[in-house]
Amino acid sequence: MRDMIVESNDLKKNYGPKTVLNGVSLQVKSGEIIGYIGPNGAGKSTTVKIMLGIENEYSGKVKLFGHDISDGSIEYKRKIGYVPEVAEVYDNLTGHEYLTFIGELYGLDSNLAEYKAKRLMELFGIGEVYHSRIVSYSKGMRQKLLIISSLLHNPELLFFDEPINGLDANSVMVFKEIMTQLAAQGKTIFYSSHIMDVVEKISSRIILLHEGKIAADGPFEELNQENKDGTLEQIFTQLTGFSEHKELGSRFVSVVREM
Ligand SMILES: Nc1ncnc2c1ncn2[C@@H]1O[C@H](COP(=O)(O)OP(=O)(O)OP(=O)(O)O)[C@@H](O)[C@H]1O
Repeated sequence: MRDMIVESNDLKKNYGPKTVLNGVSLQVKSGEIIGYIGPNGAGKSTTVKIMLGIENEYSGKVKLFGHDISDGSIEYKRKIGYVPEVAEVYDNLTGHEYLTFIGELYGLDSNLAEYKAKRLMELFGIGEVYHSRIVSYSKGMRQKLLIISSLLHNPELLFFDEPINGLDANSVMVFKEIMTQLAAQGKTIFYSSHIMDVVEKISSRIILLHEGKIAADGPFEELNQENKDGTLEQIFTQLTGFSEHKELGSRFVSVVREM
């Protein structure tokens, strides 16, 4: 039987009068790749921040590795990797300095951190900027650096929040392969993105968050049962009850044209 790695029970979160999460309960087993999707502002990043202990004001329970995150211990955090949607990176450091620093924070010996940083940057096609300052990196290069920094310590559980923004098509293929291989080795991946075709292809299970609750939870094939040739994009549109894109688009353009 596979271990339960992530569990949330009746998670609720408000920002002022606004209810963002209204009873989110989910369970994720080891080796699963969860595609966590939902409209803008649905609360995906908020869920991830609560699970990571970055956001503390909420009600409900979260267990990671079977361990209640509210009990104050931090040891389990060493087993987690995270790519945030918006990341603060020390721009003045070089890739080498940044990754070695992060690796050491996670307890890696400095030689090992340095070796892994260099090798992973080379393999991800950014080896030539190893000694360049991060401020000079392109968007895709920064994103690759963040992905590498989340993986340096070989974590068991990964939270990826829009990790492939800015990656070119070839790099996305490499990233998908990395995800699949990590999951095959029993790592658990909680992946939030709007890039539906990638979510559809790599997720073993898709969880759709809508209006504060889970509106769908299952493998793509299961969610797609009614519409065999459907795409995840179509399922998303159906389940979120959205059909006004044409009308909204044309109203938008007519306002743009007002002078
Ligand atoms: N610090 C904050 N203060 C006030 N409201 C916030 C804060 N953080 C998030 N929110 C609100 O909570 C809601 C959920 O935000 P969240 O970033 O979790 O959504 P998301 O599903 O990740 O959206 P997106 O797909 O656009 O990234 C939004 O309405 C947002 O405005």
